[in-house]
Amino acid sequence: MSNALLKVTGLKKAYGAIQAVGGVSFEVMPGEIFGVIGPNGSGKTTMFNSVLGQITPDAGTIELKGQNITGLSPLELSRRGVGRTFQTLQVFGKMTVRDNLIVAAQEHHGSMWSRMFAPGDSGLGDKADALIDQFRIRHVADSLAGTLSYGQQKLVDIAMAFMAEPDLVLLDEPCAGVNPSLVGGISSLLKELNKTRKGSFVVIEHNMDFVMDLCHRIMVMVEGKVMAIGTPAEIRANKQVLDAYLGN
Ligand SMILES: Nc1ncnc2c1ncn2[C@@H]1O[C@H](COP(=O)(O)OP(=O)(O)OP(=O)(O)O)[C@@H](O)[C@H]1O
Repeated sequence: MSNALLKVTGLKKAYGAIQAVGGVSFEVMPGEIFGVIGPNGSGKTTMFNSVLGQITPDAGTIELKGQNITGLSPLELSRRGVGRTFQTLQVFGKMTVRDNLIVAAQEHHGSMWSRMFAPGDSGLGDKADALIDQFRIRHVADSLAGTLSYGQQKLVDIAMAFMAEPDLVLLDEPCAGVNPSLVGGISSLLKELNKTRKGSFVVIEHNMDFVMDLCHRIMVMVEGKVMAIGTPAEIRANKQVLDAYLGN
């Protein structure tokens, strides 16, 4: 049996005549940062959303620590330790940064009734403060999230995914729209979370410098299929990948 954290086998999803994902298989190992790259429309987001229970795949299985999780709802997946960030920000602009973090984790804490009678911050304040410090956003912790720069809101968005103490986080374009001066900061932060919280990540990203520097292994998708999986050095040297994608 494989000791993979995430194992995706034969995943397929079509939209009418478009085969968005056409039989994708890969494994993510515990503690691994796994990148997913490929041209626009190559099926990365569809693959992500299938793994995350947001859409139902036509075929294939998804296993987490050896257990079949295919078709589970996003909430059930988050309870099992799978978190995500989206291409677009999910922060509540009219709530403080700290409250955004607390609300992000509340869904994972018991039933509606136990949450209603729990303390105001459901005992999650300490956890939020630890992440606020780790993400170096203490100076804006009490500011309304909507007043922050886009890059800072992106940090809050990523921190929210970590409130549930996930084993695996899927990040959809964490650098999209972020000022280049902040990109290095996001990379260092993810490396730090990978070390200190033993977080495993799957990262979709178009910023090649970021992916090559951050990821242990990278999967290249082209037209819904896996073209290659390898270390950044292997991917950079792969002629087929250079011709289809990186060389452009
Ligand atoms: N809801 C949908 N309805 C119809 N077609 C869709 C839908 N979602 C995706 N597609 C199509 O499926 C294919 C794969 O799209 P997908 O968004 O997964 O690619 P991607 O690699 O994530 O692209 P990008 O890098 O631009 O985000 C594309 O041809 C897209 O137009």
